[in-house]
Amino acid sequence: MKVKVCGITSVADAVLSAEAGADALGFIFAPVSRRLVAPEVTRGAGLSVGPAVARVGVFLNQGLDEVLRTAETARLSAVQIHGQVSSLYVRQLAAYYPVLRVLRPADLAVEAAVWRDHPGVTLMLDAPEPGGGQPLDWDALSGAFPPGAWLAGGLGPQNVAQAIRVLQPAGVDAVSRLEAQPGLKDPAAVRAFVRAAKQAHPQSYPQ
Ligand SMILES: O=C(O)c1ccccc1NCC(=O)[C@H](O)[C@H](O)COP(=O)(O)O
Repeated sequence: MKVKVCGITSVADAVLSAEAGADALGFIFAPVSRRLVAPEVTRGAGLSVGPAVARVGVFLNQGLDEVLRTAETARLSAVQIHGQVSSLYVRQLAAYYPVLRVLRPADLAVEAAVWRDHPGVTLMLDAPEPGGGQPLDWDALSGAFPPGAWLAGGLGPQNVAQAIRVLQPAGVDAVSRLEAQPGLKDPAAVRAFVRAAKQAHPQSYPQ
């Protein structure tokens, strides 16, 4: 089970999350976000946690040039793409970086088939409002959840094990429920989230 802690805005929160056992850190470059971070801070955070921890840049309806330039400056290892973008755009990005392509449940029927077996593109299912802390209806999604996809949307220490049991995602991602305030991590929540997700590996829940 891979675990991504999103909305990192400081070197201190990057180190905290890496020490808690996160596999990936999310850095949000969407200007609408209350967790917006500068590429230079991201770069410093990446140097502080070392190469074993993935640095994922999060983008929402931003141009290809902007994403690639930011990824270079911030020294990202992957990009996460929200919003209404074409499949060509995603394919072009995937030539440079591993892509987490974020879908809403309503997109699933069409988009999951487009990206099935596409190298370099991993799907992530999230709530319609990214970073909004709203859980999806996991039971309604079971059966349609794409193998190998990641899950986000209102996950936290209290509910991540149940989400993993129902949908068996390859990875989980969270932000709202891990914060003391937007852009500032709650250390206890981060540690409890990573621990709960790692202990809840689907293999420990035979169906
Ligand atoms: O979190 C944001 O502010 C945000 C803004 C614009 C685009 C994406 C954003 N977050 C992306 C994430 O990866 C979040 O971790 C994901 O949506 C889950 O958020 P939450 O439901 O709050 O755990």
